[in-house]
Amino acid sequence: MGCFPSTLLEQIQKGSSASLDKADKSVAKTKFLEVNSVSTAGAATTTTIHINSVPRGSKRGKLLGMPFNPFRRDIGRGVLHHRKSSLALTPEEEPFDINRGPNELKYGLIIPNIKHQLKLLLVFAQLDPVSETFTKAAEKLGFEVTLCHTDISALEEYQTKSHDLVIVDNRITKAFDNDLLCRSIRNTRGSQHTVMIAVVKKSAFERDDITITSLLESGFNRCLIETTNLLTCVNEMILLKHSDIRIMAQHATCQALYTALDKCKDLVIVTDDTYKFQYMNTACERQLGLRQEDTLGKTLQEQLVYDTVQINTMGSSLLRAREWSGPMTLKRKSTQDPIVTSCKAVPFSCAGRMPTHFILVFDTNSIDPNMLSQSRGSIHSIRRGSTDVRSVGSDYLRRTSLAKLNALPLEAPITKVIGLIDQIRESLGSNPQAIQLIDRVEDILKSSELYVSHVKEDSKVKADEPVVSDLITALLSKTPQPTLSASSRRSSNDSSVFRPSRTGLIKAPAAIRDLLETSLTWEFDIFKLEDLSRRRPLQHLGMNLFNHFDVCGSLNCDEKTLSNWLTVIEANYHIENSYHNSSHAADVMQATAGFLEKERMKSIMEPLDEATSLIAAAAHDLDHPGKSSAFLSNSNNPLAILYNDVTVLESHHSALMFKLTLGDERVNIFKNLDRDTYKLARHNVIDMILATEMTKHFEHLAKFVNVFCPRSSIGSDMDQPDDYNALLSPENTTLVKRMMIKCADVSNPTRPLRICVEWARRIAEEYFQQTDDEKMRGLPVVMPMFDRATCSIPKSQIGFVDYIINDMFEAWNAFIDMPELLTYMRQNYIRWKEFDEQGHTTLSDIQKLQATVLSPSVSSAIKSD
Ligand SMILES: Nc1ncnc2c1ncn2[C@@H]1O[C@@H]2COP(=O)(O)O[C@H]2[C@H]1O
Repeated sequence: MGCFPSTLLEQIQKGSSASLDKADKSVAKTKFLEVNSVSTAGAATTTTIHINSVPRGSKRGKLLGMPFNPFRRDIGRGVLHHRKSSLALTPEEEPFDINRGPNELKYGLIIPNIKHQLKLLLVFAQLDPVSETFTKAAEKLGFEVTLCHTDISALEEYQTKSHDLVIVDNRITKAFDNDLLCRSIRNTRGSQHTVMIAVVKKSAFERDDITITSLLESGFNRCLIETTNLLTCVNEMILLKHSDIRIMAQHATCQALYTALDKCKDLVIVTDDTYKFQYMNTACERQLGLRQEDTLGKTLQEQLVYDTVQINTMGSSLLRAREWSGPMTLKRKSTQDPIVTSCKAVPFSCAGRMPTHFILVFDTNSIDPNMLSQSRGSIHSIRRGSTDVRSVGSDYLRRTSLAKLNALPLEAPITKVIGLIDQIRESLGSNPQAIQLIDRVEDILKSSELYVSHVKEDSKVKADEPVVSDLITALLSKTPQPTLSASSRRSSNDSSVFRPSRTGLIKAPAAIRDLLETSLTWEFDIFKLEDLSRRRPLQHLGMNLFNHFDVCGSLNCDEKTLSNWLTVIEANYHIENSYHNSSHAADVMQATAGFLEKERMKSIMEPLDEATSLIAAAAHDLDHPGKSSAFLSNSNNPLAILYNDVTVLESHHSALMFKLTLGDERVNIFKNLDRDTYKLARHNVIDMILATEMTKHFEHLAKFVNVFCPRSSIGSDMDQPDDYNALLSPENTTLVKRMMIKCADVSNPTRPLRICVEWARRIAEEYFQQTDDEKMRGLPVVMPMFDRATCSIPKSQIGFVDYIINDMFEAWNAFIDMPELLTYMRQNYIRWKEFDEQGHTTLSDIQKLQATVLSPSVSSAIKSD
């Protein structure tokens, strides 16, 4: 038997219940308390109570008889003012304060209500000193005591009052059947919240007989050794109050919370930290067709969540003890139907800093009402009230196709859009016209070719201007016309071999240097450079621009390698092409550089972006055969075979550029980049080159306009977003880069007139050449109107501006602020109309104009052609 502190002993011996109440607290607060043994406690849990000696003021040892729990979780801001130490970093590290009542808590702590008068049922067959001691001790502690002498009366009492504590005398085994009484009480509803104690003789412990074990198996929580010592008995009851009874009360409170969870509409799941189910509420069982019993111990991934990527995303926050919220796609057990919902996930820690549990709450308001179990599948057909076989059939088809779409493990934006459209359809009621329109919208949206543009059937241009129709259809159409003819293709590799210059970097002649002073102006005369450089403009202009943008620095590469690279790239353009030659590459590079100089671009682009944009521009038409992709497909060209008729030319330009660059260390401008930077550079270059494919023109334009000119409709004055920087995610920056190279690629109608006219002449010449070849080889003629004998070049230019250039440059100007682009474009447009009206339509008409009214520098370029 240990010793109690004298103050407490004195108070107990005085026998006042008021002072005992104080004594209770006093015990709880005792510091330096060394109670080595209260030997009456049973063997089932602790027979000895050690209350360690701890220094004054320490948090440890405040709880008499309670297991010390340094990680007790008092969640929530409301408890912060209870925190005792600034060293305790989280509420979890605070010890539990026994004096803190529920009223002091704002929220978060599950605290049992043990302040009310505890009800004690004493079952003693006869009155003796032991039963008297227990009765006295209970009264002193303020318990409400009921004393019974028979098992029947005890059970009746218990079933009426549901006592918190039942103490049964087990010393006289023949008096009544303790085992039966205990089992009967345990069979009573709610008895799990009752603590049951058996009082046994001291010899029961000493003999190590089976009495103790069988009592515990009957449902007793503990066995206590008989005692007539009031102090010992009081102490035992205090211990019971603050340990077992508190835990029972906590369970009862938890039960209330479980009930609350089961009544709530949202789906609630608790898992352990490996996502194994621990609990799910009724709403969850109902909506997802799962049963708690089936899920316990299984993982979220196995049972519930479609996409492990979503779990990983959530887990990266939870494992860092951070809350997470985001969309989550769940699956219904029976149908495997996906249910998209918004999820809030909270990490919970029972011990330590690391989460031990995850709490997931799924907001039912975020679930498509059609997917909620009570409303599934019926509203639409009931509302329409139609028994028409076709409508039922199409409804069924729509639903099954939607179900298929929904059944995809990944959610695409289109899945959401179609889900929303279905909701709109539901809300339309019986408005057949509106339903027809919405059906049409859904059908269009289900097409995978949303951005592929066709010349409108009702468009006047098609009828009035066949040349425009030809041009636009050829540029935007993906499907080449089939043909059986074969073709031969000139090998481009002849010119790909790099022959290093012995003299190193060649200094450009003064005239070229002077001209390159203007290399960043929009009026730069590319044809003069073509002339001065003996048709090697890319080498000179390229080096000038690379230096201006410090591409050497960005790629960590020497000037010689850059120069070599330009040499090889330029050599792989076909000098015989009238349009797609290295002058066009240099022109696109020059336009790109002009765009990069603008403030908006400077604020967006990293040095590596600038370098890769210039590289992409220089190489974007590498080894262009002077024929379109459709021509290559129609003629079974090896490139078309290699690339399956898809993005044939652009794929080739990009692939060849990397082949040439990586194939020779002397030209490998990427050789000093680390793996990740190279990967990024390569991605940038490929993405930009592929963006120049005209069949994707409207896709790129629409995506750009959607983000950067959101309130505008194409063709109207562009509204600018208030804050461009907020829009600049990596994805949106990619849209800008694509738009930049696209605009540079077809910027020729926005250049000063004489330059614009020369490019128009060159592209017309190349088109004519293709038509000639197609006719000669018996291939389908891709653009029959581009016949040198009959074609109206001004009309083709007017159509090109109307359909391709105008909207794109309006959007681009709204973004980059280069009004000169629109000024030149509009002036040129008027001049083309004039030329058309004046009858200057054919190639030779245009050449005559160039020789007379247009600049002499252009005329000299024509002569050397
Ligand atoms: N002035 C123009 N008139 C007609 N078509 C053009 C003009 N400029 C460029 N193009 C076309 O636009 C296409 C853009 O991609 P490509 O350089 O592959 O091929 C280009 C030509 O086919």
